[in-house]
Amino acid sequence: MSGLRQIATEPESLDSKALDGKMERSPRLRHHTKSHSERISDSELSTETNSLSAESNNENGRSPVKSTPSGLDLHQQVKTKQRRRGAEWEIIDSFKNLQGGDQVPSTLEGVLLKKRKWPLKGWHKRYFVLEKGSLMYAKRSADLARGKPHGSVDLGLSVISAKRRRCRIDIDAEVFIYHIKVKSREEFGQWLEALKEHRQFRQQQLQSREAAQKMVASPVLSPCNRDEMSPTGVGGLHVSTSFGTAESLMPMSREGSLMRSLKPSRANMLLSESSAALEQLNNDIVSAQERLIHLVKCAGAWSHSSDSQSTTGNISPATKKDRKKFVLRRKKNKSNTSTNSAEPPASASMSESESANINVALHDKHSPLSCSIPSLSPSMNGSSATEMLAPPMSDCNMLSPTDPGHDFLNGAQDLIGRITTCLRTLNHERERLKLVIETATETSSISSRNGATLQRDGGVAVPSMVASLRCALHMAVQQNNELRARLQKIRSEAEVAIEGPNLTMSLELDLNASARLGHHSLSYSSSCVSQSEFFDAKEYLTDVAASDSSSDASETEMEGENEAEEEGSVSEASEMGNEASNDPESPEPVVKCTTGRRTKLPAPKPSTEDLSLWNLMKRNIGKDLSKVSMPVVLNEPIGMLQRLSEELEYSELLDKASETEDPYERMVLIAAFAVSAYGSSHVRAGHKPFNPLLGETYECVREDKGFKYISEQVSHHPPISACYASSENFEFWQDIRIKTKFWGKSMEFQPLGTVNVRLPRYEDHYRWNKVTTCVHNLFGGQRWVDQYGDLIITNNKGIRCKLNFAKASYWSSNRYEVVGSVTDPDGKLVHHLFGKWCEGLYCGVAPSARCVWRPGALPEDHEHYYGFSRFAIELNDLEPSLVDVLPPTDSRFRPDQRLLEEGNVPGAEASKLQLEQAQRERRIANEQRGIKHEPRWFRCTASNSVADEDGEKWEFAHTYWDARAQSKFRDMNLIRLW
Ligand SMILES: CC(C)CCC[C@@H](C)[C@H]1CC[C@H]2[C@@H]3CC=C4C[C@@H](O)CC[C@]4(C)[C@H]3CC[C@]12C
Repeated sequence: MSGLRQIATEPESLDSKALDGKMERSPRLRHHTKSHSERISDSELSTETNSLSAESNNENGRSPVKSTPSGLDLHQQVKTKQRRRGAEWEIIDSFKNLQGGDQVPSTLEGVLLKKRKWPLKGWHKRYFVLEKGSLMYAKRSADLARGKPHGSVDLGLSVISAKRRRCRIDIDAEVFIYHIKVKSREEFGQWLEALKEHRQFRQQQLQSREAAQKMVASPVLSPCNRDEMSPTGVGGLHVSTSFGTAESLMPMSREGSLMRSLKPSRANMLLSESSAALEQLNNDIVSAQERLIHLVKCAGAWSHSSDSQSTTGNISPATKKDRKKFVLRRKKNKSNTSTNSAEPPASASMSESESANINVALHDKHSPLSCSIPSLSPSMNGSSATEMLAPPMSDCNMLSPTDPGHDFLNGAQDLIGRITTCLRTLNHERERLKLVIETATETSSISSRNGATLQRDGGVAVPSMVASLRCALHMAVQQNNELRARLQKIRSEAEVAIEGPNLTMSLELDLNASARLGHHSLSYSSSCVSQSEFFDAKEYLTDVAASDSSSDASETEMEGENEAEEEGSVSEASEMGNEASNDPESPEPVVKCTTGRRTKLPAPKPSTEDLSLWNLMKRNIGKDLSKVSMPVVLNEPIGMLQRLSEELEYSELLDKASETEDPYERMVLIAAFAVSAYGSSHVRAGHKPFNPLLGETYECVREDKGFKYISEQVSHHPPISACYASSENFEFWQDIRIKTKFWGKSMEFQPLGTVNVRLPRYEDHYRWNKVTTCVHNLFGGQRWVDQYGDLIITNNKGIRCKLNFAKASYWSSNRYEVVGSVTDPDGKLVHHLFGKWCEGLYCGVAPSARCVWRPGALPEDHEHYYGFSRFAIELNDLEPSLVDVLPPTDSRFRPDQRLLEEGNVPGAEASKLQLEQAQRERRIANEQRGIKHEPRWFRCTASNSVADEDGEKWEFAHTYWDARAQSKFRDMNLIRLW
């Protein structure tokens, strides 16, 4: 590790602790991580020229080439400089031994410089107060005194890094990353020390709370309390089972959080109750076991004495028969413990070894006992246990208190009691676990079942919630009716034509406000129909009323969809019909496949639970992540070239634009298309695409959508992907290079390059930039994606569209929001646009806002399949007809991706390393021979200045499809990548 002073770890007790713990138990992954970190340590450092996907490209670090062509010397120098720069950042350690942090550290306050949030340019003075583990700031100290901070950070959950030389401190607090500068060296030291102290204090606080929470098996805590205990909802206190629903991970947002967090929390509550009960059960079983051993001894004695009795003929034949029965039964049931079937099974001599056996079975957590709880037969009850273990009653009746059998009988009865209790507990737990499973599934299940879900769920913890939801909906229905009536009146009086959904904005907002709690979570997972939908509320609410508040969300969704079609919005589900059927009648959603391609990936995503990403990443703050090889489990089974083709998922918008007369309308559709590129990232924060190898290509021919797409990895350092797509109606091309910044808890991806769309029919040429993507909560359970910045679309007619992607914030509900405007060449506003990049884009203002685009529904089990949409599922499908048509460089032939797709992680890992190594060797060989790699299908034009990162343009050479048509790939001596 060159130079970076390693004094840091992630808040140990929080996010990463569990992962680390698991690492210890997973030698395979430990091995992987080790080899990865070794590779990391070889890698180059750079703070500036980061690129997308942290893949291994440590060629330079390993290159045996000593004398490089002179052109590379400068490059080398720059690298060295960058290396030094990267090395200056120190990460503030979290204290492994959190002792002595319980004393409240003294408060520190003063003026510091804070970098502006967005764009990250310029510094301003702010007044900071560091108190009880949190850092607050405001413009003036008076604001803080009045309890009105502008921002505040929980230091216990943040990653702090510092650069002494520049008196800089960065605090990555999940949603926000604060960049702070201290005026003088002395003050810097003071602040840094204080920050460390406060962080330790806060972490200690969180840790003891966590411990307390574990101890007090949670029934005491209401689900809501639990969530509130963690102000940021992360760091091990908040456990959410829903994948990718970023809202549930947006801790401070109160909007709908109650409803969303309820189920997972309830599941947690049930689970911890269950584990307490199981603990008790274990104790019971242990004592029952002791009892059993005792009993066995008694039985031995008893059997001896009864044998002697029988020899004296004092026992009836019936009793003998019964006793035999008992012995046989025991033999049958405890055959594994009985050594000699001729012997009475329960002899005193078995106790040592057998009790050891029983012990093992009871204490081994993998024993069938602990595993079989859910499958425990409900029919198995106390009486069957009685039958198995107790002597027949006829025997008991005959025993006198002095009989050795008396002891046995007492013991047996006691044992029966104990076992019955255990069974009861087990049955109870089984029910509870069933509930947990239901709760968990319901959280992510499609909304068509939601009415029922709520009802069932309401049985234990949610009735008041359901009642209040019903109440809210009822009120909304009433309000709607009133407003509708008023609107009707106004309409008939004024005869004003009102376009689009005939509701006022205020109603929409009312509706949203009142129904937000329930409605959002009701319909979320199946269709992204959500609070920002502007579908006709009449139908929706009438439906709700008609079904007596137990709304059928699938109908809601259909309403929404029809409406969208009427309104001219484009969505995959509505237009392609490629998703689960919304027919509430059909029990199983029907998967319609209009493309003939596969509808499912071969295997679900592997678990990343054992992976300590933090261990891997902590040494890389400030490094160029393109040089860091990441374990393959962090990948989704497609490459960046394929991921980029997903930007054409909603190409219908371009088709529509090419048929639209009005140039401003066209711009609106182009804007929707630009926003739609981000639609899928919402549920895809967990994995990154594979970094394409230099020379790798990917084509995507979609006859159904009428376009063909081709892309190539044209540069490796920095990684640049170029792509081109064409259809009857449009041309689309872009070259993209992604700068990556790693802040400690989050990673920022800043794509450079321009997206181009040409509509030949109108001679329109549109260009736009990309906004920044940020993956938050990298090391916590669930990562979530934010996208922010301005996306500006211009065209050759002087029409402009500016779209602002809002940065998520704790305090406002603007997360994922996009707001924009279309202006004419004079800068006059023509259209207003608004919506959410993960939910849809609307044009206009209320009451006539219309939906221009919304994402299609995701497959039902998308959480287990990398969050892939149907479009994404199809990308890596190697149809037999394509095998002989595609060039060998096509991503579909890439073995590591294929292996990952099939769920073979070790195979994928090995293959990935091999491919990367081969690439390294190719590069070294090329360097030695002075050969520069020339992309095959794209050419570089207009590179005026290397400093101007956007100076390079990659243009499609228009030779690919001809070569393909003439089956020329085989003779072309294309680069062998695998
Ligand atoms: C550590 C790990 C798992 C991080 C995962 C990062 C993933 C989610 C990041 C890495 C690069 C990102 C991509 C970078 C560029 C673009 C192009 C843009 O037009 C749409 C979004 C898109 C496609 C981003 C989606 C999210 C993305 C794929």
